[in-house]
Amino acid sequence: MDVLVFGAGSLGTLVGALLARAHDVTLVGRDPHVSRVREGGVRVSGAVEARTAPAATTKYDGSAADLAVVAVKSFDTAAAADALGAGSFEVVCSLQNGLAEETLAARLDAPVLAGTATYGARLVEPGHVECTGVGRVVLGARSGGTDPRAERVGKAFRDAGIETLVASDMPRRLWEKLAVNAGVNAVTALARVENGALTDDPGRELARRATRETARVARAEGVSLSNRRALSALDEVVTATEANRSSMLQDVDDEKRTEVDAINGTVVERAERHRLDVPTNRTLAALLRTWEVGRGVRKAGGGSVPPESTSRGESRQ
Ligand SMILES: NC(=O)c1ccc[n+]([C@@H]2O[C@H](COP(=O)([O-])OP(=O)(O)OC[C@H]3O[C@@H](n4cnc5c(N)ncnc54)[C@H](O)[C@@H]3O)[C@@H](O)[C@H]2O)c1
Ligand SMILES: CC(C)(CO)[C@@H](O)C(=O)[O-]
Repeated sequence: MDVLVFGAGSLGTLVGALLARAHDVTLVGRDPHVSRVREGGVRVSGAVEARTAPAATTKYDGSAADLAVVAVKSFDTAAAADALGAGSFEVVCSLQNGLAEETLAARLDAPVLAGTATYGARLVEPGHVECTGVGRVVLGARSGGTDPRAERVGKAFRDAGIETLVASDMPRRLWEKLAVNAGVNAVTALARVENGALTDDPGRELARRATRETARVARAEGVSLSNRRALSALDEVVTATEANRSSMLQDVDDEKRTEVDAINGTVVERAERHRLDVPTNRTLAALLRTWEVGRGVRKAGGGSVPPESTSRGESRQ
């Protein structure tokens, strides 16, 4: 397969480098990472060891590919979709947190699959990504059911040695993941604690409220996700990742913009459509957005501040 990976940061570089074991892969990312990949390929270390040499570019030129994998942070999804609009793909698949596939589908002609990834990835330095945990990619039709394109993409991932499940219940899986992230990410980021702090009150109860609210909104959206199922997923993730610093806490530590809009912000927005009140998610989203504006990584109106003008003057690699 010809695969384009749009968003060669931590996850995109890991997935792209692993896919390059079996396919022709092009990474779309930013310098200095892209230049380093062009010079010496990608080194994967940690839970998976590999060295591969995908092509890499900072500017997608509209070349066609069989598959485009989208792995930008959620606030860059619309821009990624606009760039991908120049190309033609048999299928596009998001591996992002949140409900990014809806943004992609609204902007692209190509069919879009939903996907989630529980692999852990960290860009250590340009050209070098660490796999911090072998997880699983789950992908499938974004409205549920079967889709031969999902089977083909699943096989392509498995052929490259990536643990992959093709699922027919992606809406429930996406909302269940959103319900867990709504409970874990903002609470740990605001309280500056590892996920394990949510095994006890008051963190536990706060996280459970955000998760319960999300499950209620999912049901209003027609997705079958009981409170019980969502809360048990929350408990499982908190226990399995006790020592982890959530992705949102890491963004806060690094003074980077977070994915709060795609997580608690999405819950609030969808709740409004159904005239539901989600006070915990509303408060968590407002607090995180206040932090982002205060740290200068978010404009007061909502947009991203260009990386070069953030307080640390770093690119968002
Ligand atoms: N890192 C993980 O372990 C992990 C695991 C599961 C899910 N995710 C999800 O995957 C998504 C990506 O996360 P990440 O940690 O890899 O983020 P990241 O910030 O490391 O990577 C995103 C990359 O996209 C690049 N990018 C954005 N717009 C671009 C553009 N127009 N052109 C070229 N490059 C562009 C950025 O420079 C950055 O390097 C998020 O939604 C995250 O929640 C991450
Ligand atoms: C599962 C999770 C909450 C574990 O930290 C992860 O999705 C994260 O950090 O975003």
